[in-house]
Amino acid sequence: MELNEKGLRERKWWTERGYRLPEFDRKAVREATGREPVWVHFGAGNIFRAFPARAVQELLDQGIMDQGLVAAEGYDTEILERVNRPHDEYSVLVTLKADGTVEKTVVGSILASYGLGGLKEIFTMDSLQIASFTITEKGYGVSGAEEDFKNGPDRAKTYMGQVAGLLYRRFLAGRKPIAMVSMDNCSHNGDRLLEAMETFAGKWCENGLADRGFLEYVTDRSRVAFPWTMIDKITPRPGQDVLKILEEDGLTGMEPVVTAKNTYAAPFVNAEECEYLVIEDDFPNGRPALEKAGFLFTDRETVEKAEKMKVCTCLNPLHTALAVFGCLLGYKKISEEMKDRDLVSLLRRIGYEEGLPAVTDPGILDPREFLDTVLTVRFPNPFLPDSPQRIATDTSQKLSVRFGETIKTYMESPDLDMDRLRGIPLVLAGWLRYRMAVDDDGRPMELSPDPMAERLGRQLERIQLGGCLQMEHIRESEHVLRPEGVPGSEIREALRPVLSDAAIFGVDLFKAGLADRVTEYFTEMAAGPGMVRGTLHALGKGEK
Ligand SMILES: NC(=O)c1ccc[n+]([C@@H]2O[C@H](COP(=O)([O-])OP(=O)(O)OC[C@H]3O[C@@H](n4cnc5c(N)ncnc54)[C@H](O)[C@@H]3O)[C@@H](O)[C@H]2O)c1
Ligand SMILES: O=P(O)(O)OC[C@@H](O)[C@@H](O)[C@H](O)[C@H](O)CO
Repeated sequence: MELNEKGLRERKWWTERGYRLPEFDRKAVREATGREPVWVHFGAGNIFRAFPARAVQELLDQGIMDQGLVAAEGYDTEILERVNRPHDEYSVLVTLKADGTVEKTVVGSILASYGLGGLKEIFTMDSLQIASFTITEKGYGVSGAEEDFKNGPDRAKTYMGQVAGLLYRRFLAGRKPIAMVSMDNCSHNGDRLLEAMETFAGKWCENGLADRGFLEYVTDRSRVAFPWTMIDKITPRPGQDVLKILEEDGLTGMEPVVTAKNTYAAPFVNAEECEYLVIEDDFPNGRPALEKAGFLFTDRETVEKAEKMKVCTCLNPLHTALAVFGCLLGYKKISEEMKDRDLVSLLRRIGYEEGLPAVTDPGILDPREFLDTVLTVRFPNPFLPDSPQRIATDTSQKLSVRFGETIKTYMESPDLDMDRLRGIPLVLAGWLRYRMAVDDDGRPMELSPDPMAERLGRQLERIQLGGCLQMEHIRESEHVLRPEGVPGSEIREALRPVLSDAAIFGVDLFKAGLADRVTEYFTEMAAGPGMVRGTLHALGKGEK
């Protein structure tokens, strides 16, 4: 059986095998979506299919919404060519519950997909209420946009430049209102998107390439809002065991692809059951009744607290700890790491002892309960094919949010003692050790992609496993220095360009008073094979 319009005409085949099917009239919804589109989503990746698309399907099924989703892909259009189009925009969501049961849902709420150039008309339409984004943390960057600033809205080439160009069309069409909703794991994600739009609008107005009122429009919250959000649902890359379930049902053509841009995509997505979407309720052109699909609408302050709780404390920092140490220790699955006492002890330390005291209770979700569930139900879920390698992707972009915010809180609060921090500096040191691309057995290790890879490679090239600082004169004689042979200060100086980079850590670690501790842990873990495990174990026993 194939997943497409034709295959889905045989509803009985699917229902007999336990699939939930769309209940709405897809033809009518496609027409309505073409006529009066309401919601365009940028970033046709896994989380989009697993969460917003499924939620919209629920509302279409209940007749609460009449229009579905338009998917936009401006970074990796191979996803559309190889996954969306061959399956008429359908995908299968496989929910992997912690009790081992599986729920299979055919999601048909995406009705069309376009590259960014295909959205020009849609952005002028009165009906458009939401443009949402899951384009990863690095998607919001404006560096390298100098040409766009000179060329103007119609000829922009960067991702954010093209989005700003679409917004300019909406402005020219009558300053129409819209909510631009970032759903990425960045702190104050709405502001990241606003800053990018403001930069383009400012430059274009300044260079006489856009009408003067454009900047005013972009920054007028009653016209263009950038609500903050907190999104949570662990959605790993498509897994082989899940593919097997679908193939055993008799489905064909479901194999995952890895695109040239390294996106892991498939006509199916696999995700956990647990999900939260907390959104600031700021939608100048109105919005669907998404609360009926469980979205939590609230004020900005509450979103900020919920996001700090999840992204900066109770989930994502722990994920990054499992990512760097999991790769170093040779793990391929997050749930396996949760059987490792040293790792669980590190997570408990970062979560309960170091993170929680810096968190403000958002009220709508209890931080301690949330953390308990992450550690006892969600991460250990053996059915979820999540890997440290997925989470290690782009770590340089994540550390400032996942750890920097907590460090800042410690710096600012008279009640919090920076000297108590052990687990957080160990993860930062672990990441530097990870960047050496050698695992804890001393074997070369492939690193996950990272936009700063090249620069970090250059900055860290003088340090090699064995704890040795590869000084010019030693390199020649091929001598290996034992760690005790290298003064800590030399290692620290070699690490200085990275440790002091607030763009990576959110703060200059020297100013935060953590540079020495990170150096100490790093030096120990780089002293030779087995030392990552040794250092972790010592921390777990309270010897660090
Ligand atoms: N997967 C999860 O568990 C999860 C949960 C909550 C939030 N998120 C957020 O969603 C983001 C995407 O996750 P996913 O699982 O869909 O990943 P994915 O790899 O399946 O998809 C990534 C999407 O981002 C786009 N993208 C990548 N780099 C880009 C760039 N430089 N500019 C513009 N677009 C770019 C890709 O084309 C693709 O559409 C994450 O980075 C995170 O911020 C993910
Ligand atoms: O999606 P990223 O790359 O920002 O981060 C990797 C994971 O930590 C993340 O996807 C979590 O699974 C997610 O944030 C859970 O809600």
